[in-house]
Amino acid sequence: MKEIIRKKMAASPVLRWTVLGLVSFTMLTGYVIADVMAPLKTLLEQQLGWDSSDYGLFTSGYGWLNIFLLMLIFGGMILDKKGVRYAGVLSVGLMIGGTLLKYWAITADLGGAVSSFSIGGHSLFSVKSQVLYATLGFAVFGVGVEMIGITANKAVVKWFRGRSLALALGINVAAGRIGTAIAMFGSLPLARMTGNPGAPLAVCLLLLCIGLLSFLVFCVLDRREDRETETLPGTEKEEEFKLSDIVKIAKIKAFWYITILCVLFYSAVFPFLKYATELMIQKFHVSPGFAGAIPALLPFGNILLTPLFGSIYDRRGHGATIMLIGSALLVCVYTLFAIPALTANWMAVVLVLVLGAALSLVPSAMWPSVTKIVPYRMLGTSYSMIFWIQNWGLAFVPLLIGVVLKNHCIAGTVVIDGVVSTRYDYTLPMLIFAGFGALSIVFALLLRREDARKGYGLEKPNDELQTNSTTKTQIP
Ligand SMILES: NCCCC[C@H](NC(=O)[C@@H](N)CC(=O)O)C(=O)O
Repeated sequence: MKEIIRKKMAASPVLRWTVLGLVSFTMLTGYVIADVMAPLKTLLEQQLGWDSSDYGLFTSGYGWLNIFLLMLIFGGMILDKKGVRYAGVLSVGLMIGGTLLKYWAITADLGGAVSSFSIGGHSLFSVKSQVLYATLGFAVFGVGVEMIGITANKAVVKWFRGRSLALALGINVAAGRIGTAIAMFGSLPLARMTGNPGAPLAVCLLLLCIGLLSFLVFCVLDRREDRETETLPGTEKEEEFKLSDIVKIAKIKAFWYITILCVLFYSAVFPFLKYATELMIQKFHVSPGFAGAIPALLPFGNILLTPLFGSIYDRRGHGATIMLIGSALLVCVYTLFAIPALTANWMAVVLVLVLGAALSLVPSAMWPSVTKIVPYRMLGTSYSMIFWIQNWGLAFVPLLIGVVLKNHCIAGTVVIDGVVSTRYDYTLPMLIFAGFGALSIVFALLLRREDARKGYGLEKPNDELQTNSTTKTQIP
């Protein structure tokens, strides 16, 4: 079966790359919406009367259902049980539903209504109804966008295994980064031009509908390919995903090493971005109008570098070593960020660019490496477990950094744009991020040792897998 799939797909490279384009475009449309409200914080406060805690609640909504109600894990199981087509359409449906609710909440006139929650007559908390509905919408969207992330991974693996897999997964990640860049640069100008904070969301909804169409075209191609494969002689029925497979995944040591490496690594990069603008202003004395542009360089570097490193992994191997180098770069970058005497603007730019290289190295090797550790039929659940644990880090590390800043890093006041603001010393937060990097190195080393013991082939070129299946995992 495995060989037949490979031969068929090898025969149609145009189809394979078309499939990658379709799935990646759908994911891109989701990733735009994930970040589209971030540049609008001030506008929401000015036009809708939100305050920072309203915005904080809204932003945190992204992870609620995924983390606390385990929706991400269920999403992964649905993906393994029902397949990429079903899971993909469901994901986009959830994204559209969630975004519609959010759009309605932001544009409807709710007359300043407040929703209160109480238990046994004791008031727990009150929140503006508009914020509550927008948050619920974002929570539903969060389930859909995380699910499309793992669905895209599995779809790409299905079509590309043994054929430039890491390059394809790298292009898929790059599509996500293009989505982030569009949101970062397009959202605020559009909202300002129209005078309506809901306008970027309306455009995104339209984009998402095109994303749905794109995914439906993928479904047609994927189904046709499945049917043709089924009719080939010697085709056996795929082994189905079982609930007990979760226990099997949990018993794989290398799976845990890669998961812990993932949460540590991503927790050291994405939460940093939430504070990076302020760091640029306060430590590197960049003007407030320009400060956001330096961290915004990060996704741009990734767009080129992630596919490039993926291609190196495909042709030359060294997957675990690539992750090790990416983790080591984190330590260098954050240690340099922590040094109080280094305050030159160019230094900040260089460090962000090196951070971008790290954020290209690790994902380019991490996502394809999972396919060498876990069998294909369990891949959706495995990715969802990794994403779930990663989401805990992404939700709570920014909080940790906020608490550390408030309690240990206040260093007087500073005047920014004529307003007296608290001055923070960012040394400790940067050392915390460097610590995450150091721990990532430990888990990358453990992963490399485990690979040497078990022979997963993480250091071998992915393209070799086409003819030389030395790993323990195979497409059923
Ligand atoms: N097919 C997508 C691969 C994952 C890309 C990865 N995204 C995540 O890990 C998300 N769970 C977290 C997020 O998007 O914030 C990435 O590198 O963006």
